[in-house]
Amino acid sequence: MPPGASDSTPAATTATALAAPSGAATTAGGAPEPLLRLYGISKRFGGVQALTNVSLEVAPGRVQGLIGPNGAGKTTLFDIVSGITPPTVGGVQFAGREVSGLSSTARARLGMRRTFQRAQVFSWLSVEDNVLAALEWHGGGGGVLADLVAWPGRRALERSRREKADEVLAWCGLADCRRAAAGSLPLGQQRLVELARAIVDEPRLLLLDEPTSGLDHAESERFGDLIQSLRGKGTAILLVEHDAGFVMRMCDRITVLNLGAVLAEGTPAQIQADEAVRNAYLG
Ligand SMILES: Nc1ncnc2c1ncn2[C@@H]1O[C@H](COP(=O)(O)OP(=O)(O)OP(=O)(O)O)[C@@H](O)[C@H]1O
Repeated sequence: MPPGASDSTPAATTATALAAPSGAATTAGGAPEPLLRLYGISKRFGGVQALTNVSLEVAPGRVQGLIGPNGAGKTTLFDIVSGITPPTVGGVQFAGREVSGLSSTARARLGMRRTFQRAQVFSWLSVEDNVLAALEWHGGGGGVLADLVAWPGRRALERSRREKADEVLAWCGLADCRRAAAGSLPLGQQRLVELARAIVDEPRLLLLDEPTSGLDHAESERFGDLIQSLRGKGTAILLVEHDAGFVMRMCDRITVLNLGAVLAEGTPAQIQADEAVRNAYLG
């Protein structure tokens, strides 16, 4: 279904919204240094050219939209950023280092997190355990013996995990359903559980793949508020979304993909005014 263009004022075009977050490294021109840089990415699946020479950057405290018609290559690009699939040509830099050869897990440890088009939660686990599981890989070391002796350090680690989980559950409005099995919740709350899992470790970069898909207006607005709060904390966000109005409100800049190539890049106002984008996508 073709998305409708928004007539709302793009939040990102205001001077306040475009100010660099405090403490962020900036370029000589005052713009924040990019945290994520994709350069010259092409991807071929057999006879299908999914992406051709795509480059984009996302800075800390910025929301970069990635939009385009079905099949434009958005999910493929997400898969390349998160290390699920390698590019045929080109590469990914994160926090100033080349990460093209790193696994998804290694990239996650550097501070990348991702949500999926179809919300992915551990459906049989409680909401709280879903979030705690996302912190599990920090581990305590020492195995069963250490658990039995319950070293003070281990107790402190466990306490800090629970505090972080409590904080993020409250922040995402999930405190009241923390004991419910995640899979028993409506889709809107499952998406919040997925978000809570993704942000509990305070990632530097968040990749959101169609976060409002299947949500009603109030749920989308609430999700949007959370995105803006994360942005305010300095998180870099790459947002794939079919709801054009939502994208225009959320993003500082937008990259438009069409047939695997960059059709346009600019502020929401520039993208809305771009004739080629209107013809190919916004209608
Ligand atoms: N594993 C694969 N094998 C073969 N072709 C693929 C594979 N993954 C994606 N493609 C093709 O690559 C192109 C880009 O697909 P992709 O899913 O990245 O687009 P998209 O913009 O995310 O689409 P949508 O908005 O529908 O999710 C499409 O032509 C798709 O059929």
